[in-house]
Amino acid sequence: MVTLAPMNIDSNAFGRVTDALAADGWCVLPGLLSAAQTQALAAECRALHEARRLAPARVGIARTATPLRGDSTQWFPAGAMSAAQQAFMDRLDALRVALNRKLMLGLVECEAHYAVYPPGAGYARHLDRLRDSDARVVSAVFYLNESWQETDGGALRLYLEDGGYRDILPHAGSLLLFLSAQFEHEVLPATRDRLSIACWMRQRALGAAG
Ligand SMILES: O=C(O)CCC(=O)C(=O)O
Ligand SMILES: [Fe+2]
Repeated sequence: MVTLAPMNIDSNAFGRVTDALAADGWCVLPGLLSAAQTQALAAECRALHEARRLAPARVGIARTATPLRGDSTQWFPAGAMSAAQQAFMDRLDALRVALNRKLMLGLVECEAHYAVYPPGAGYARHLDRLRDSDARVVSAVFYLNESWQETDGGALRLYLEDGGYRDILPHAGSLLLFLSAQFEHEVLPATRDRLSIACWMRQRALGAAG
């Protein structure tokens, strides 16, 4: 079973996430935050987008704008996060610690950015491991879209090792987790703005200082 029941904060749900990640390499966790906390993040993301504070995403070492992805992003600023961002990062960090305890993943930090995909934009099939770094171990995407319908499109298509795939809709409050090195995935175009927080739990990269 990979779609978990809404969690009654705390350790039980994290335990089930850990089991699902160990067994399947991915899972969907509803209810990481309260509805009010999720709405605060959605409102902040939308306000930043409307104020044109998100920048077109870049890919790869050259960091050139690319037709591979059509989202605009803004990293959560370390040391200067809003209350809503801090509440989210605190929960994600608690999950990181739980994963370390059970799975010995050696995850040392989380990074996160807001992303907005306008109608028609997607992200072509890819792996989250960057070519020049093995630092990203667990990918996590937290969705911010109220009343999302299947007809809105915008699924995250996760390619499974058996050759099949799963489509995950970006419903507000859902957290999708998967092992970064293992699962290719793509974002299918939507008919409305699609808001999310894309995150990675990182290990100390080979060759990195410290
Ligand atoms: O928004 C999503 O569902 C996934 C985004 C993604 O794949 C990425 O930012 O690397
Ligand atoms: Fe990705």
